[in-house]
Amino acid sequence: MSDHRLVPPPEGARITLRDGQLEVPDQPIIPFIEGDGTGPDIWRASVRVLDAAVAKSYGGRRKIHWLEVLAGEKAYNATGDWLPAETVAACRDYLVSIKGPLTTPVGGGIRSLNVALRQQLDLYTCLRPVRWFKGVPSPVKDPSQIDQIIFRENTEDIYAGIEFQEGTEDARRFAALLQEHFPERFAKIRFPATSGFGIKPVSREGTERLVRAALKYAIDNDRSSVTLVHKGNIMKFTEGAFRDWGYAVASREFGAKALDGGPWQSFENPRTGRRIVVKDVIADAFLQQILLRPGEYDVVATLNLNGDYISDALAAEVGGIGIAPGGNINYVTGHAVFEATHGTAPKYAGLDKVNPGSVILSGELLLRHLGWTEAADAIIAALDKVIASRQVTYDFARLMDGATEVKTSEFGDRLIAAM
Ligand SMILES: NC(=O)C1=CN([C@@H]2O[C@H](COP(=O)(O)OP(=O)(O)OC[C@H]3O[C@@H](n4cnc5c(N)ncnc54)[C@H](OP(=O)(O)O)[C@@H]3O)[C@@H](O)[C@H]2O)C=CC1
Ligand SMILES: O=C(O)CCC(=O)C(=O)O
Ligand SMILES: [Mg+2]
Repeated sequence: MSDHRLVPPPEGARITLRDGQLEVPDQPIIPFIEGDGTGPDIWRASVRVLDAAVAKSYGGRRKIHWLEVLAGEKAYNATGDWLPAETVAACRDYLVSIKGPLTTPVGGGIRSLNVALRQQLDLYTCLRPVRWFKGVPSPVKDPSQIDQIIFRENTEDIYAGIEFQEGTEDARRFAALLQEHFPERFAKIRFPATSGFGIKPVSREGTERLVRAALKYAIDNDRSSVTLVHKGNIMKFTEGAFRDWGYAVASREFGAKALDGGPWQSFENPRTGRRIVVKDVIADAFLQQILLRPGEYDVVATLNLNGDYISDALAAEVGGIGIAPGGNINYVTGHAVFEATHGTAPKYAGLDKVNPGSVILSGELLLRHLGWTEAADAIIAALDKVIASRQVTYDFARLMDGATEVKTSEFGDRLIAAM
């Protein structure tokens, strides 16, 4: 174990928040976490693309000064901690950061570092836009309809990590507490002596801030609808409440009025005059409809677990999670950690093989979040060109006729050349 101290880059300045607005210096310091598994391969390619987009767009006036912070295996090997306090502190102090994927073992071991970071920084929105790039094969009939923006609640739900493992004294005490105080509910547990338990907290505050962010996004980006996706018929007081609180925010804060007697609502976008429909759908029906009629959905606001499933399902319709970006954002404090939707894909680690598109597009979201629109646009334009040229990583190459498979690093080279 070696001592690891954060050494800030010699140049660059902090991004700050003033009156609710980000103040971004021309040379900001941005922390990054390389990530486990394929993370290092992907980051090496991505950082070159992001730097090139900034350099080409601003001719040297703007530049990101990257600050490596550790998490996951690299942190554990260097410090004995999976998520060192100084890493969380750096993401907090520098406001905006980016990360690669981190491993979470199944069934036991450490809890998710990704979830911990979101909870510790209170990054209540997981923003995951899903869009189709021309030429990418898709299982849906008309993939041009895939242009959805997922707002996934990121701090509550079953991801709070309140669980009681079967066979433990904790599980026994929890069952006893239920039996004593809530005997009718306890009686519904089919095998109480051999059950594990999980708790699903969903709050009014947590729902309101997430749905508010989705509605504001729809206004700012002139989108046509916001759909609340839930399983409120079964989980009435968590997912059902999410739906009810969501509609209530829309009517109370945005002036939405019931459509045809409700529960759907609509209101006029104060910026454009276009109507924004606020609607809801039960999660299982939503998952079949995004395959059959994806064009009916635009901005989607949903709970944590639904959002996790929906992100990967929608990504599969535009070529897979290799190209699905994301950002974990607190719109009030300004804290944001951008990251891919996918995980560490460990079987490909070190092979320079996987698609870096998801982290590159997460960087593109980061640049847009900073207001560096020209650099963000340069990345999208380059991706359009390179994907159209069919020089793509294995995941796209196996789906596309006449494609040439390139390595992670080569895909980065192609993007830079296309800018
Ligand atoms: N935010 C985070 O840091 C996340 C971390 N994780 C963690 O990652 C670990 C592995 O999870 P797992 O369920 O295997 O999911 P992964 O997302 O890591 O991988 C699943 C499959 O998705 C495809 N894939 C993933 N990344 C890429 C890429 N960059 N380019 C092309 N294809 C890709 C591969 O498909 P194929 O096999 O078809 O080639 C891969 O086998 C777990 O510990 C999990 O907890 C998971 C999700 C998010
Ligand atoms: O934290 C993890 O390991 C998985 C998280 C995840 O799948 C996601 O955020 O999409
Ligand atoms: Mg996921």
